[in-house]
Amino acid sequence: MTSEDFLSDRTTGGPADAETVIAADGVRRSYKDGFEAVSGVSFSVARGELFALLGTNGAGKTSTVELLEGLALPTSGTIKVLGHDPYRERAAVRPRTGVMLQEGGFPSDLTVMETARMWSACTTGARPAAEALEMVGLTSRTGVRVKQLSGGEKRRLDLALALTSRPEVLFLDEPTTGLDAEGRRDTWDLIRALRDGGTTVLLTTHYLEEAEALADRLAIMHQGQIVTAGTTAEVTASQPARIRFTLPDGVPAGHLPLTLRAAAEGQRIEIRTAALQESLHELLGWARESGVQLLGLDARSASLEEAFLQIANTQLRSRADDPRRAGAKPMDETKKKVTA
Ligand SMILES: Nc1ncnc2c1ncn2[C@@H]1O[C@H](COP(=O)(O)OP(=O)(O)OP(=O)(O)O)[C@@H](O)[C@H]1O
Repeated sequence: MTSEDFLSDRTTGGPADAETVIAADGVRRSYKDGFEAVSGVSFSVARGELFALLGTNGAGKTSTVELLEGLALPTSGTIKVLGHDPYRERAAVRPRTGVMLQEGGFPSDLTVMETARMWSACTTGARPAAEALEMVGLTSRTGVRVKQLSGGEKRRLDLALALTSRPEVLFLDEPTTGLDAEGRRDTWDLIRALRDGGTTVLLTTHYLEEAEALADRLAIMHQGQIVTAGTTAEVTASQPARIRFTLPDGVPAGHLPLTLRAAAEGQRIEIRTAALQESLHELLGWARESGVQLLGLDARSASLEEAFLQIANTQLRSRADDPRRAGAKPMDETKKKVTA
């Protein structure tokens, strides 16, 4: 599916008649040095949806989200948030949105409570500072100076401040980076609760399990473009499923039906297939007729991580001639972050 299809396609999991809250159409962004970080991105997010933007390092996620947040103007293309241009009509959009940047940057000598109160004082109809801090589990840290917080606690403070305006639309740029497993789960629960309460959420993340756990729909960016988008099931459906088993001694892999694309390592067999049900049916039929027991039989669809790595590896191979794009981490490093 192209990003153009994606913009017009309301069948990818978003409620068909829901109000479009975020709409990007043919968006491009070039930096002063002429480098184009966003190269024609189109997508829409319906009210109450949770949409995840994934991608390799340097894919253009933050550059895109900054445009949606109204922090910069696109070089071309249009963006609407809550029906307004987020940059030119900032006054109409900003009070209704919450923004959690990748790096917060608050005065480090203020305490957590002072920071939250200061933020609350600048916000119309603000949530009380204590309530925002409680939502992110920072109640016990209110007297601590920002500079003394751990990386994960700083992320939670960033989130508390983004929630202060009771936003209709929440932009979260890597919200759980630096959080431990428990903190991440707590943040997921909070994000889910906000979404269930009607908040529209757009998040970027490197953690594929985070997108898998939270997103109604997602898009994978690479080199400034959306290369695939849809629900997790739709994105993974584009990748082959896998069947694994071991053949008993004395049954060579050559006896398997020729129609199954099997790779053998001794008696260990792996079959990659775009039609899991049909391939399994054929395999099990063959096993029954041949009286062969398939040992350790395991069949499953591609995971989002496999789909992502497949897409990223394919794209990385095609970027060797573009030095500005060479900031992408090699796959083993990406994987480390993915599975952290
Ligand atoms: N101010 C800038 N001037 C020039 N190039 C920039 C600027 N900011 C970002 N870029 C480049 O734009 C590209 C996209 O960066 P961006 O931060 O949007 O990617 P990302 O997908 O958010 O990456 P990451 O996952 O590593 O955070 C990168 O190649 C980056 O080096």
